[in-house]
Amino acid sequence: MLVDTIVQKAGIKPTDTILEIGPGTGNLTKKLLEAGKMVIAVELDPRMVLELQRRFQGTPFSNRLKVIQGDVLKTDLPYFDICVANIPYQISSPLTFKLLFHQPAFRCAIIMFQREFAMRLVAQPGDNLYCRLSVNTQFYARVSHLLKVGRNNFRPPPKVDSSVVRIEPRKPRPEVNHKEWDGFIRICFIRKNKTLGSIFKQKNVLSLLEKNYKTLQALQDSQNVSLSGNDDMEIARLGDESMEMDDGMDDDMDMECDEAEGEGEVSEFKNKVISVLKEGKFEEQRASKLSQESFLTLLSMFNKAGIHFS
Ligand SMILES: C[S@@+](CC[C@H](N)C(=O)[O-])C[C@H]1O[C@@H](n2cnc3c(N)ncnc32)[C@H](O)[C@@H]1O
Repeated sequence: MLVDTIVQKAGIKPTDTILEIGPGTGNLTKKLLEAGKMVIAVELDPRMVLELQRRFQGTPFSNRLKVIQGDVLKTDLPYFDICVANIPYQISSPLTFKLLFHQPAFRCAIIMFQREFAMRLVAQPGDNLYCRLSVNTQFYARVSHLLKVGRNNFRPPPKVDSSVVRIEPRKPRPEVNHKEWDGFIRICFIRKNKTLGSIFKQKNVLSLLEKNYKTLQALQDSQNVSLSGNDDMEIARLGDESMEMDDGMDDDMDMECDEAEGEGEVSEFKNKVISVLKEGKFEEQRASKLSQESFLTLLSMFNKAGIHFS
């Protein structure tokens, strides 16, 4: 029943190649093959791989099934049109971002997630679960909640409910420097219910931004390097790990909240930051209620003022 719904919701076309992640013993694989599709199945467990191969060997389907044994996170994925996945929930976030950055972009992915993760993916400004994960995912893809799957659909029932979500990568992909965007969103969501004014007055935030500002200024002064070519520069980001491995659910990060007060250059830089926020009327706004367009506007205003996040 669930398998049929997934096949139906995927909007599969006759010539589509399907990437199936975590096929297990192949119940969905069988449906897809019966429907005439090319299926590439990526499965971690060698016993499941053997079982899959045995199940379809010598059948008319075998030439349309390619099984790759390995960890989907570490596998170079081949071309596919549609992805279907029922995966262990601990890889939800890295898999989502791996798919979002996959090239060439596929048409859509139908994935079962833990309910709360799914609701974060689709949360809108003002929703309780709206977080960095929502903003980042929706920036790169259209995301919709397709159906709820209660824990009692499984034997034995797991501890959590699930949901099936549809992810359609935006085409073309937004032309924003990803590290810059992620660094900026990270700061805005340090405390998603605090005003941006108070977040951007924090000492640690200001000193990080000022460090970037000075690095970029020095490079521009001495080498006349354009900002777009700064990929190799050693500039700082908050919590400098890759977003691909980070679920973006860590709103209200535990950070020092001291406001910067000092004299001289720090307060001069602070004024620069605050004047950008004031000019865009962002000082009293909160990340928890800001739309993607507003985030983009603010980022572009900061960049115009020479303030960068990556
Ligand atoms: C929740 S089971 C789903 C099985 C099957 N799709 C079903 O619906 O009955 C998850 C499957 O993903 C596989 N798996 C777990 N981690 C994986 C990874 N990193 N890469 C590829 N497959 C993985 C497991 O071996 C298992 O077969």
